[in-house]
Formats: sequence, structure tokens, C-alpha cells
Amino acid sequence: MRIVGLTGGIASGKSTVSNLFKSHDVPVVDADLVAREVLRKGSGGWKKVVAAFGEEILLENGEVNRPRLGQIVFSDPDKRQFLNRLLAPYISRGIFWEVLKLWVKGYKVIVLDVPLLFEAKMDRFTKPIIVVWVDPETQIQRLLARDKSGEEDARNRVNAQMPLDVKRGKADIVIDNTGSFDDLSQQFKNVFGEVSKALTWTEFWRSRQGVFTILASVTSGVVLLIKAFNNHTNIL
Ligand SMILES: CC(C)(COP(=O)(O)OP(=O)(O)OC[C@H]1O[C@@H](n2cnc3c(N)ncnc32)[C@H](O)[C@@H]1O)[C@@H](O)C(=O)NCCC(=O)NCCS
Ligand SMILES: Nc1ncnc2c1ncn2[C@@H]1O[C@H](COP(=O)(O)OP(=O)(O)OP(=O)(O)O)[C@@H](O)[C@H]1O
Repeated sequence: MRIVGLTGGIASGKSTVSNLFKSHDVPVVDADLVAREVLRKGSGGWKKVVAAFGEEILLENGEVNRPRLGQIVFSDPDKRQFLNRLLAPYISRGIFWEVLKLWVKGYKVIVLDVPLLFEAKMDRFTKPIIVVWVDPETQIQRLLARDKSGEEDARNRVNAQMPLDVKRGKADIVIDNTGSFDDLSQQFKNVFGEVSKALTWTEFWRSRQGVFTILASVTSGVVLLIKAFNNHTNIL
């Protein structure tokens, strides 16, 4: 199995590239969606965040007011680090389960779309690492056009992340998304060909996917044993 890392900056085009992978039947685990789940009302992450940031970050229905929490953490690096530390274990666990489910289903290639792949040190588990790059001005313009949240908020969000040029330096494959959608599709064709090749054994172990495979095998073995035990005791 190959776990491909897909990262970049906010609004650099990760979801657009994810959609191209999905249209080629390659499943994508989206860290932003996992992060949303771990903040759902009543979940472990929600309880920690409410205890730390207070009930003023909640909507009337008890869900987290995401724009409000966003304003707080994207304008204050300490609070953002604090939130990251609170949620990181829940997000990593959520991603692990999503990958495990796809591994059990027998998928040979899985893409992890994680905006903070390097910051969260998840790059260790992925090979190759694809960085979707755009120049800073295009990034801001696309972010403003998409989120309509104002220039200050947009710049705060961009500045909250590792600079895209640094991420580009850490990539195995760079997709330059400064051009048109057609341009992106053309680059994607080459990337897809590269990603579909099998990993060599050295790449497999160096990227720690061997560790994941062992962990996944043990976990699914334990789950099967628990199920068998439950069935057995029900019969008794
Ligand atoms: C602060 C929150 C509530 C704001 O929610 P909002 O709906 O406005 O934004 P959304 O979640 O859609 O994120 C949009 C983009 O912001 C960037 N981003 C999100 N969290 C962070 C962060 N902690 N640091 C830097 N960039 C971030 C990512 O590029 C992401 O794609 C939310 O982003 C959040 O819970 N962040 C912490 C969890 C996290 O680290 N998520 C990233 C997954 S790796
Ligand atoms: N090549 C392109 N030309 C024009 N617009 C583009 C191009 N690629 C992406 N976009 C647009 O830019 C915006 C950001 O793209 P996308 O949502 O894919 O970024 P993202 O990296 O997933 O963002 P986030 O980190 O916030 O999840 C979207 O509105 C998308 O339609």
C-alpha cells in the first residue's frame, strides 16, 4: 500500500487536486473533515475546547462557532498552538482510523490531504509528498474570492502556516497551481502516473509505511478477535 501525502498552503488548491484523485478512484482522507468531526458538539475535542476557550465560542445550538474560534486563533499564535495541541491527538487518531478502514477495504493507494502535514510531522508516514504551490498573491486572491472573510483575516491565515516556499523545498513532487485549471489537470496526469507506481522496499520502510502496516494488521487482528469473542459469549 502507498500512503501519499498531499499538502500546501491555505487555498493553494489541495482540495482541487484531491478531487482529481477521487475522479481516478483514489480515496482521499481529508484532515479538515476529520478536524471538523473532532469538534462536533459533545465529542472529546469539543469538551476540551469549550473548557479551554469558554462557552463564548459556542453557537446557540451548542456547536462551535467556527468563524469566531478562527478569528481568535488566527490572530494569536499562542492560542493557535494551544488549540493545535488540544486537538492533535484526536485528529491523528481520526486519520489513523480512516486510513485503517481504507486499508482493510484493500485500497492500494490512499491520499492524505493534510494542510499541516509538515507542521504536525505526519510527513514521516507518507511517500511521495506532493506540495501544491502557488505564488503568495494568487493565494491571497483565491482565498479572498472563496472565503470572503476580509483581507486581514486572509493574511492572518496565510501567516499562520509554514511558508509555501519552505514546504516546496520539502516536497518529492511540486504541483505549480499558479496557472489555469487546465494547466493543473495536465500536471496531474504526470503526478498520477508517478503515484501509481509501486514503492520500493527502501522507500516503504523509510517513509514508515511499514510501521503503519504492522500497526494496522495488529489493530484489525485485535478487532476481529474482540468480535469473535463477543459472538462466542453471546452464544453462551
Ligand atoms: C479554527 C477553526 C475552528 C476555523 O474553522 P474554519 O471553518 O474557519 O476553517 P477550516 O477548518 O475550514 O480550515 C481552513 C484552512 O485553514 C487552515 N488551518 C486550519 N487550522 C489551522 C491551524 N491550526 N494552523 C494553521 N492553519 C490552519 C488549513 O489550511 C485549512 O484548510 C478550524 O480551522 C480548526 O479547528 N483548526 C484546528 C484544527 C486543525 O489543526 N485543522 C487542520 C487539520 S491538519
Ligand atoms: N488553477 C486554478 N485556477 C483558478 N482557481 C483555482 C485554481 N485552483 C484552485 N482554484 C480555486 O481556488 C480556491 C482554493 O482552492 P482549494 O479549495 O482547492 O484550496 P485548498 O488548498 O484545498 O484550501 P484549504 O486549505 O482552505 O482547504 C477554490 O475556490 C478553487 O476553486
